[in-house]
Amino acid sequence: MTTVQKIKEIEDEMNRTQKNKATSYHLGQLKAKLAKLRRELISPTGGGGGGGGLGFDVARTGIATVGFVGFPSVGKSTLMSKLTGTHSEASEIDFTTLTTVPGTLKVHGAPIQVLDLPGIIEGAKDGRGRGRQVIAVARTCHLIFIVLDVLKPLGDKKLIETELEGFGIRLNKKPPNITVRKKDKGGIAITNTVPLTNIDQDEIKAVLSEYKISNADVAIRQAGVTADDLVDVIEGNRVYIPAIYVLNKIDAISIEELDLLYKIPMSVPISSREWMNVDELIEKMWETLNLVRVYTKPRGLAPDYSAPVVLRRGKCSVDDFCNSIHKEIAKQMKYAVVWGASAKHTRGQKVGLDHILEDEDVVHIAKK
Ligand SMILES: Nc1nc2c(ncn2[C@@H]2O[C@H](COP(=O)(O)OP(=O)(O)OP(=O)(O)O)[C@@H](O)[C@H]2O)c(=O)[nH]1
Ligand SMILES: [K+]
Ligand SMILES: [Mg+2]
Repeated sequence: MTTVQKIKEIEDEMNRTQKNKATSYHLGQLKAKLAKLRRELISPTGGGGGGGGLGFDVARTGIATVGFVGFPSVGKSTLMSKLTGTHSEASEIDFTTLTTVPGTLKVHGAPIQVLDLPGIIEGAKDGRGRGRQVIAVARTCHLIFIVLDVLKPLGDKKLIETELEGFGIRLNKKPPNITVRKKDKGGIAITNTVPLTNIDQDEIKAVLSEYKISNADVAIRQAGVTADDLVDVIEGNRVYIPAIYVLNKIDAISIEELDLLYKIPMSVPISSREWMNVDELIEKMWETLNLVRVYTKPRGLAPDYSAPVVLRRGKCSVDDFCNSIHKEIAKQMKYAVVWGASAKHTRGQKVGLDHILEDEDVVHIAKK
């Protein structure tokens, strides 16, 4: 039996099994088994490689990368060409785009890289078409645009999510607040600071046993976590990426139909061909990327608002700011003065290299 067939068999069994107290151990086992088979499929040694591949490795530019994922002919290339000015062939024929086409656009002074990708099909994660290469690229993006055709948005949305999830991508989700600390002895000790509503002790034990973990401290600090979340924590190779659902071709539907679509969370309806509502999409993209712009203030001069230094959240200390200008600057710095949201007072705060900056802060570096 191939890995794909084994996966199918387990999925079928899970669908047949009612979730209740008596079956939770068994279901926990199945979930862990499934995750292990999926890992075989997505790791480069198991079943044909999930990595880059010809034409898929593109140089990364800009401060953040946005990848376009969707079924064929939903309008990914049309959108990419119009957003960036870089031509990517578009036509009514499916699979027009066969490789990664990169472009850039500037949003609020920040250069953002956009990757137009080939269309994927159902079963892509299991090796159909170029889907695995496409999804492997998506795994490395800071934001994914899931581009949907408004004429069939909901069915396609679910299918694409399943493909991405099967490849270890978690959309619009934070890593689950669960820790599993292995020990040499003492068995399994489970502590929870919140009530366990969607997972029980049996399920936890089944998952651990499937991973041959017989001694461990498990701490659950988040309400509503499931056996799948526990599996994710143990597998450890998951990526948590924000996604925006781009509902394209709204020029083809009525206002009433459009009203219904607005209810999909994290979605923006647009028409890439008619350039309708694309500005809202760009704003949503900016907001979701959650970047930090920092303006430099030379001594005795006004800040330079035309060219911000753009940093990513989590990598936005004064040290990061210095390093993104020149690697020598941090060494030469005596102290920095910061004005803006991260500063304690409006007249400016004297700070060191580990001070964390906020969007639109102004920084002056005083040299030794
Ligand atoms: N009505 C309408 N048609 C659109 C819109 N955007 C794109 N199209 C049409 O949809 C078809 C597919 O567009 P592409 O940009 O090639 O789609 P794609 O998703 O890149 O397709 P693949 O590369 O084959 O996966 C073309 O005929 C476009 O003109 C839109 O906003 N409205
Ligand atoms: K096409
Ligand atoms: Mg295309």
